[in-house]
Amino acid sequence: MASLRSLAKLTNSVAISTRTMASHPLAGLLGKLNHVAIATPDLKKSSDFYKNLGAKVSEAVPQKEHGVYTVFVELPNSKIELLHPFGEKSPIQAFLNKNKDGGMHHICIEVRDINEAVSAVKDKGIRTLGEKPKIGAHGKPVMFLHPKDCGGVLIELEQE
Ligand SMILES: C[C@@H](C(=O)O)C(=O)SCCNC(=O)CCNC(=O)[C@H](O)C(C)(C)COP(=O)(O)OP(=O)(O)OC[C@H]1O[C@@H](n2cnc3c(N)ncnc32)[C@H](O)[C@@H]1OP(=O)(O)O
Ligand SMILES: [Co+2]
Repeated sequence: MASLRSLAKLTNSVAISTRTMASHPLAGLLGKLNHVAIATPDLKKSSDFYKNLGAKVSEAVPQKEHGVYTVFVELPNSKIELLHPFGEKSPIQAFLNKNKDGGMHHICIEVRDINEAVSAVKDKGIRTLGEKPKIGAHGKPVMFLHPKDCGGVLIELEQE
């Protein structure tokens, strides 16, 4: 009897989670992981590291609005963004001064609508870095959230 009841409970919870997944493709505000970014003091060395493992690796592209060069490494389910400073006032320079070998810099999560997402996170007391979204590496609007309000992780939101 007890096991029948737990089977019924399990079936019910599977039904609920299937319904939830079907009607809410986003986990709340958050959609797919777009990329994990790694800051590097040597873009060629980092690019070669992933090429050597057989990955498809893009050319370096200067992102003048963001003060970085980007290289994208394609993975089956996501991307790695390699970052290197561009120009005098790169936002990643202080990070590289502290982390001489480079390291994980931010994660980028897709959202359906950047303006809605920005106002929702602001309502929750999460600081954004900058007032307005900028156009990111994929030609879509992005906004960064302060790492001190996100459990020590710099989060980039990108419109899907
Ligand atoms: C092209 C585009 C795209 O993909 O489309 C991109 O990704 S552009 C990627 C580059 N763009 C960005 O990162 C834009 C947003 N970033 C920023 O505005 C900045 O980098 C900040 C996150 C505010 C950090 O600025 P800065 O390094 O000058 O400040 P700071 O050294 O005083 O750091 C303040 C505190 O935050 C911590 N902190 C700094 N960078 C961090 C990071 N990446 N992850 C986690 N914590 C971090 C520091 O350790 C410090 O903590 P303690 O006080 O405890 O020591
Ligand atoms: Co990024």
